[in-house]
Amino acid sequence: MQATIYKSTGSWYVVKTATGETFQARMKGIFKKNEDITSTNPVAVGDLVEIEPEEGDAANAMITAIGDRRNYIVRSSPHGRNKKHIVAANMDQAVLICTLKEPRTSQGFIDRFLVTAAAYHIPVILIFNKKDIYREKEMEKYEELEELYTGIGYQVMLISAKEEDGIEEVKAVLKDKTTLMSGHSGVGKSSLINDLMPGLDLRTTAVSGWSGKGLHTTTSAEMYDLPGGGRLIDTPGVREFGIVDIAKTELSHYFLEMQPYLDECQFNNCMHINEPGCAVKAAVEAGDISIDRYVSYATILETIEEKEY
Ligand SMILES: Nc1nc2c(ncn2[C@@H]2O[C@H](COP(=O)(O)OP(=O)(O)OP(=O)(O)O)[C@@H](O)[C@H]2O)c(=O)[nH]1
Ligand SMILES: [Zn+2]
Repeated sequence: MQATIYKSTGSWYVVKTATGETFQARMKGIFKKNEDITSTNPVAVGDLVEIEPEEGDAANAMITAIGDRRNYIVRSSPHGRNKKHIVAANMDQAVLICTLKEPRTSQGFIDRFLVTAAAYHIPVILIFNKKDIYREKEMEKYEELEELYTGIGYQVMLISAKEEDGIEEVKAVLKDKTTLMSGHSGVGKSSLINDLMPGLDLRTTAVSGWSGKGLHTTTSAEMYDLPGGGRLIDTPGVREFGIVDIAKTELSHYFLEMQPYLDECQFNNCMHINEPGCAVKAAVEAGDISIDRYVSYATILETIEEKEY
């Protein structure tokens, strides 16, 4: 029967069928890995799998096949520079929780996330949390960022998880979708999840009872069914997703507001830095592309190593 991976702890997985049956599952034998990626984990949260319940053990099952992925997101693996760890698969959208205070999310961090998501064709909603502690300075910054990112085409929201302000709007955005949630430590992901799923008490459920060694599983992603329909993938401990498999000349495609200018550059392999006749730079100078976004672009560009083909 078919099931979805809800949690991965390495060698064991929690899977759920369409009818809501949950199993602890393990992989049968060695699977051929997905061919387009060299990953350290063959299956990730969100993957669709085929399972066979084990005879005489109602709670256990074997994973016998893995379905094709619609999309996936990776982080670089601690086990080697060129190895990737799949964080989650088959998402409809991602939310990035940001804060303008305690702690302050940098625009560079936001832009790196947006590039990664765009490269994987995942729409992003930016949720700014901790509205209750914003003063004039932070509100001005929020309005500036809201205008910038909505202008590019992203949805932007302002909430307070603590005061449960804006939670209904968040629920509406998440309804019936599979959403990856990310953000720096301390921005209030757990608080928001607890608002969305009262009674879950995230901290206690993060400790896995059955494996007996669940205390250190907080770095693995986990999926939750939302009461109003839809699913949420929490990615605790994943600070940043890898900008992988992006060529330098491709990066500007993932700065969505640069797209209309790309065909107008004099050189078709223009990297929009020093080239003459660059339409992107002209748009920055004309104020049509934000200078901050351009700085993010140039900064990320420097971190991309040119691959040898
Ligand atoms: N003032 C204010 N504080 C908040 C809000 N949301 C969360 N916090 C506080 O921010 C701190 C971090 O919140 P968490 O929900 O644990 O944040 P997290 O993103 O899950 O952090 P990690 O577990 O480290 O990944 C806690 O002290 C919360 O009480 C908010 O809307 N307003
Ligand atoms: Zn150019």
